[in-house]
Amino acid sequence: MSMIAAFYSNKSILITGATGFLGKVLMEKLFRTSPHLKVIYILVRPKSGQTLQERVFQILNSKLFEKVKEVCPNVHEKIRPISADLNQRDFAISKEDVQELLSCTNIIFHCAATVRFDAHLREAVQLNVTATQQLLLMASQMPKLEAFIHISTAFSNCNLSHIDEVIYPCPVEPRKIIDSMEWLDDSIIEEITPKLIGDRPNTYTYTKALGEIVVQQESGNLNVAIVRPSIVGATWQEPFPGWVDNLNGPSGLIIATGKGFLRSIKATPTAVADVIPVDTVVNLTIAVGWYTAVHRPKSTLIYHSTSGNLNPCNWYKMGLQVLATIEKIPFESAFRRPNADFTTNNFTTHYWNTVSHRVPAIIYDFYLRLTGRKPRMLKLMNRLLKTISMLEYFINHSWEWSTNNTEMLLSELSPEDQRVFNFDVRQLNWLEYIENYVLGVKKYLLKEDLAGIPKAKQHLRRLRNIHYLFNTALFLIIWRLLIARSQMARNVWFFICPLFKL
Ligand SMILES: CCCCCCCCCCCCCCCCCCCCCCCCCCCC(=O)SCCNC(=O)CCNC(=O)[C@H](O)C(C)(C)COP(=O)(O)OP(=O)(O)OC[C@H]1O[C@@H](n2cnc3c(N)ncnc32)[C@H](O)[C@@H]1OP(=O)(O)O
Ligand SMILES: NC(=O)C1=CN([C@@H]2O[C@H](COP(=O)(O)OP(=O)(O)OC[C@H]3O[C@@H](n4cnc5c(N)ncnc54)[C@H](OP(=O)(O)O)[C@@H]3O)[C@@H](O)[C@H]2O)C=CC1
Repeated sequence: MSMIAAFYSNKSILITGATGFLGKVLMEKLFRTSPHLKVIYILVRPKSGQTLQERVFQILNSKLFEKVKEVCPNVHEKIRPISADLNQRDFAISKEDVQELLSCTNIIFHCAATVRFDAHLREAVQLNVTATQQLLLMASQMPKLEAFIHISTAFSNCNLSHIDEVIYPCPVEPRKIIDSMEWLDDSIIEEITPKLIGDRPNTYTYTKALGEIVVQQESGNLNVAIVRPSIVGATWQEPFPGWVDNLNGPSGLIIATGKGFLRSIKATPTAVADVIPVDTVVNLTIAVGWYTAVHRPKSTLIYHSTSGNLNPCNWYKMGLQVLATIEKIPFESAFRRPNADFTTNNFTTHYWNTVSHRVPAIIYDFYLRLTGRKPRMLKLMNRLLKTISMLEYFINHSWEWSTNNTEMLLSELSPEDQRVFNFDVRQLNWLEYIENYVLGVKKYLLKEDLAGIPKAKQHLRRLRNIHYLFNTALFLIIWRLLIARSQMARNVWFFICPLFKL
């Protein structure tokens, strides 16, 4: 029997961000391995016109939760959605719900955050700093609380090349930043944001770093730990390989590549592609909750959930495997034949963005106009290029994260717990993982049936023929224009014509 699974039996657990990518997998794993847990409280806000109940129903009836329903048939009775908005003071939670949370909660997993790189600093501070401070205040009023696990990011200190499992100071105290958000107007905040974030690339990484300092400063006597995942990718093994449900990180770019939109991306091919499967992060997080509650470390421990120093893969290998898998398992209705390459300097990046991205989009929009349809390709391409410009920082730098605490924790686990809550990335086979990732993007993000592969391949053959025809026509048009203007070209033309019987 797993000691960790037994630990969570009869526990009341609070998860923030349970409707997100990481949160869903965390909830699924807890229910599947500890079906006798008492309750999981999840803070949920109404979204996209869905009520709390509709959102929970959608999650419990999703593919991800298929196995849970076998081992925990009454899962819908054990999940307790609580209406909350982290943007609001006190999260806009009702007094009754607050009372229940304060009196019953044993473990908190704080996953909620804004992960947008271009979030306005006010929004990012509210969600990634102030909300963390408020949750810690709530936690300090929970008599039964055994552990508070905060999910940060391995990139919170991405301005450093070597990052240890420690909390680094920020130039400005979080409390001062929180207070200034109360009275500064948006335009002033926008003006000072570059100075505040300094050599960090965006407000996301900056406010995640501030959130860690808030945890350190405001945890009081709480039993707290911090988990720092790197680039969270699709599931490696459980509940099944390849599951992913959003476009963040590599997923969106894999779609853009597979659909033939993305033809080049500025990257350092030899840079470490520090991707970590979401189920690996979740297994570590659950083990951290157990270890923090049972062993009660004297200080706040930081755990890096990264792959680069234990089982490194680089962007070249990842890109090649993405392309090879797409070749075998193409996506449907591609805009162009998938084919992509890395650029390594700004000039070639701008050149290929014009030649391979914007010009084809303009030509396609011209075709849409000719056929009476609304042009949309250039707008889509520009949005994709903006997204890529924000992700490029992370694929043109390499970092080294120490994982002493994570390796210590692994050694503390029994063999059974190491099996059930496996976070040993050394066992990860990258080629197999990336292939399952691309397959998962096709099945779970694009909702494409594998039965459609022959048709998708036929579509790609058609695109290839159109591509050849277009290039041949372009060559002939240019050549004819040359001939009309150049004696040399005419001589060459008349010399080769008989050779090829043109
Ligand atoms: C022989 C030579 C061979 C050479 C080798 C082969 C070369 C192959 C090259 C091709 C390889 C293929 C790809 C391989 C993998 C590359 C992986 C790159 C990984 C990127 C690293 C991620 C870094 C994450 C680090 C930090 C991790 C965290 O801690 S936080 C969680 C992650 N957060 C994010 O990922 C960012 C979240 N997103 C945003 O902040 C916003 O989306 C944005 C600011 C980026 C854009 O916002 P905006 O409002 O403009 O648009 P939005 O509505 O959000 O989206 C616009 C459209 O773009 C789509 N979209 C969204 N995200 C992505 C994405 N990640 N990739 C692509 N597309 C994305 C979105 O759906 C929108 O589309 P429409 O809805 O159709 O308009
Ligand atoms: N994905 C990644 O690559 C990485 C993620 N992380 C960290 O992991 C954690 C989870 O990330 P991930 O699952 O990818 O992110 P998602 O964007 O998928 O999920 C974010 C969660 O936070 C919730 N949330 C956001 N704003 C509010 C709000 N105002 N009120 C209530 N809930 C809110 C969302 O709820 P809703 O569904 O209603 O929007 C969602 O449940 C974050 O802390 C992130 O920093 C760290 C490293 C890498």
